[in-house]
Amino acid sequence: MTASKRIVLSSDHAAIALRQAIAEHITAAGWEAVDIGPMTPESTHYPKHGQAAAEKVASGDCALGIILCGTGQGIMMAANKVKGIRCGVCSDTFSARMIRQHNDANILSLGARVVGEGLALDIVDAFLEAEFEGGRHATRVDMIEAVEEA
Ligand SMILES: O=C[C@H](O)[C@H](O)[C@H](O)COP(=O)(O)O
Repeated sequence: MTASKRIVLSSDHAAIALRQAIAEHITAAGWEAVDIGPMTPESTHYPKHGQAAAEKVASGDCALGIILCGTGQGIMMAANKVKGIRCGVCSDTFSARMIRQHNDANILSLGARVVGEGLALDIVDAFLEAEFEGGRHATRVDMIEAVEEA
C-alpha cells in the first residue's frame, strides 16, 4: 500500500483498547493501520510514543497519524515537538474536520479518558475524510512552519 494510505497509530497505556478499535475501524475503511503499540498494558510514558508516531509521519513513511493517551494532551505536546508535525487534540467532529481543512494537521490526538469509542470513531472519520483547503490557510500553515526555523 502507498504511504498515502498508511496511518500510524500509537498511545500510552491509557488508550490501548481504543487504539486497537480505531485500528480495526480504519482498516475496514481501506486504510493501512501501522500500529506501533504498545501492545501490553503496563504503565508507560506517552512522550516516547508520541515522538515515535510523529517521526513516522515526519519521515513520510506514513501519511497521517492518530495518537492517544488519557487526555490526548500530553502525547500531542510531545508529537508537536517533532519538526513538520501539526497535531491537535479533538473531542468533537467539527474540530477534527477543521484541523485538516484549515490547519493541515497531520496527526490527530484523542483522549481515551475523555471520549467514548463511538464518538472517537466519528472523530477519526471526520479527520480522515477532510482535506486541506489551501489558499489563505496555506499562508498560515507556512507561518507555523516558519516558527520552527525561528
Ligand atoms: O497527558 C497525559 C495522559 O493523559 C496520560 O495518559 C496520563 O497522564 C497517564 O496517567 P496515569 O499514569 O495515572 O495512568
